Amino acid sequence: MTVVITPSWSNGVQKLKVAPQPPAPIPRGLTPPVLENTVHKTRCLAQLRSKDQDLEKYIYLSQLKDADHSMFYRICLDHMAEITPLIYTPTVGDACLRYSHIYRRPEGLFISIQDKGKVGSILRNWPRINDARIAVVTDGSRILGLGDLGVNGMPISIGKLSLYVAGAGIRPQSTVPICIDVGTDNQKFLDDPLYLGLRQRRVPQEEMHELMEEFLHEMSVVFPDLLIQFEDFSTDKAFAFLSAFRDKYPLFNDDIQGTGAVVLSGFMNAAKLSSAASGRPLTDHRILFLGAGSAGVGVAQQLTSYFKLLGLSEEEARERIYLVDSQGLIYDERGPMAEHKKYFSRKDYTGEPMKDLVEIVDYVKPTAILGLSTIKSAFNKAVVERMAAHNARPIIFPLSNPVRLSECEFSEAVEWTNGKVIFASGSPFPEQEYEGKMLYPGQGNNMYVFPGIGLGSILSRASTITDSMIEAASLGLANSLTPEEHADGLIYPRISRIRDISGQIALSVIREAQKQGVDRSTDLRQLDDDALLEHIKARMWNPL
Ligand SMILES: NC(=O)C1=CN([C@@H]2O[C@H](COP(=O)(O)OP(=O)(O)OC[C@H]3O[C@@H](n4cnc5c(N)ncnc54)[C@H](O)[C@@H]3O)[C@@H](O)[C@H]2O)C=CC1
Ligand SMILES: CC(=O)C(=O)O
Ligand SMILES: [Mg+2]
Repeated sequence: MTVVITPSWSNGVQKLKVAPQPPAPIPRGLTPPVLENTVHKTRCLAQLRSKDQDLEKYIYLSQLKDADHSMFYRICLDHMAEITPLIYTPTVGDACLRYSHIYRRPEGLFISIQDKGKVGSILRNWPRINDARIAVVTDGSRILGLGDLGVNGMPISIGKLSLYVAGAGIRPQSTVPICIDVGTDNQKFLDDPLYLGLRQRRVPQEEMHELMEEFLHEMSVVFPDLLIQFEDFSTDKAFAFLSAFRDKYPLFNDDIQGTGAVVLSGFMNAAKLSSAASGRPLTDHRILFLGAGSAGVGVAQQLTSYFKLLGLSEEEARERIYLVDSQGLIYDERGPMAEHKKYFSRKDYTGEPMKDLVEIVDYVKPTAILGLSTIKSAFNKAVVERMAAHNARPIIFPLSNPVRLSECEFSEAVEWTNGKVIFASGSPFPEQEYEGKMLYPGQGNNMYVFPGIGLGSILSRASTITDSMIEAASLGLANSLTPEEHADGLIYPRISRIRDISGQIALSVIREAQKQGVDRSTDLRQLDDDALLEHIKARMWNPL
């Protein structure tokens, strides 16, 4: 089924025309005589691969999605490892930076602060209201590690939703990319004549909060079956909006909760490999975070579950986690700090501020160092070598996106640890051969879990997304590796199996929703696991 959105312009007002669904068959003579699907796929791939620049490939794929979305998703599914970096991180970062220049056509909903008081009427302009099941909403205030990109953040919502379709079989017409425009503090964009957003600085937090209250209320009225994913809100807003609204509406924050789930999962598998090499008990791991924003603190919160699942108390779990921000090690005596950092602030350190990462590594002696700092090369040779000195197999996760902000590259980590590193990064790196053996980097990216969390929440019609549903997604992912993937030393499954993985995660999420009594599709409770998995797979949309 192809949905064609044709923009037309009249009196400066942009209208969307929606073609009938499904479209009428194309009359004979209006396509070439031989346009066979398999051959056409080869043609599309050749056209894609002929382009030198990844941004050009992004634009090509975006046009293909518009012209023939079934072909676009067929290519995504059949070539997941090749296509994901083009429609998602790292290339989507460039697409966001350049969005106002490469913009071709409307692909989502834009809600601006000027719509305050009439948000409901804007939402009703969406052409596929009854189909809508999942929205990814950003305000562009912290896109990947690239900072405030204002309305140029829209491609991140679009990219995440493409992965919902490819990765979990959510129907394309059920997805709603949304960008909220409350201005931008990015002076370069404000000065750019082509910038597509409001030409004003961001409104105060209070005004934004009022807009969000109205927006979420109206969303629940206009789209009663919709799940919302908050994406790339700057840290203060990410925490504030999640805690203000999570009990009222079915929503989750991908950067806090999705990232937490995916890293917990990878860490569980990494800790086993590391402990097997060192003989250290699984409970004795110590984790050092560089970066204490929404992602760093979200992951740290989720990683307390790693220790609690092993039987440690909350206090014992907290003691094993250390946070570092731009001021160095976070500890009580350092002075006032943002609310979200307080829980992990150390009480057992009282000296001078400790800022040097090598010094901090020598003080903490972590078994794992995780980067969510946006600081390129922060895990330099000295840091990585100290990690290797303290550990038989150090766990090193440079998780910042896109690639150019990664705290460390896989090739560097392999070289500086003599091939001993257990590695996962936010954006993909190529595999490395070391002393005749192939070593594979993991991709610790929330893309592994949000499609399955979404699918499970949609199918169970969860009224709210609980912490235990997120944890269930994480455990579902950790347990989804095949024996062959374990034998290759992987800590995440291969991305080419994303549909299977999403099915497993959805099953875990639905079961947990049922346990918590937040499922509204209560008929699914009657199904045993095999029947439920079959039900989930049968609901997945497939391209032709
Ligand atoms: N792998 C994944 O799935 C995900 C990765 N991320 C990445 O995590 C990064 C951070 O995201 P947020 O937490 O939302 O951003 P943020 O801007 O709120 O947090 C950045 C943190 O890094 C710290 N920092 C900055 N400069 C530093 C320095 N020189 N030394 C030590 N710490 C420093 C800041 O103090 C802050 O605590 C981004 O690059 C984002 O792309 C975010 C979500 C998911
Ligand atoms: C992956 C992701 O959500 C981020 O970097 O923000
Ligand atoms: Mg994000």
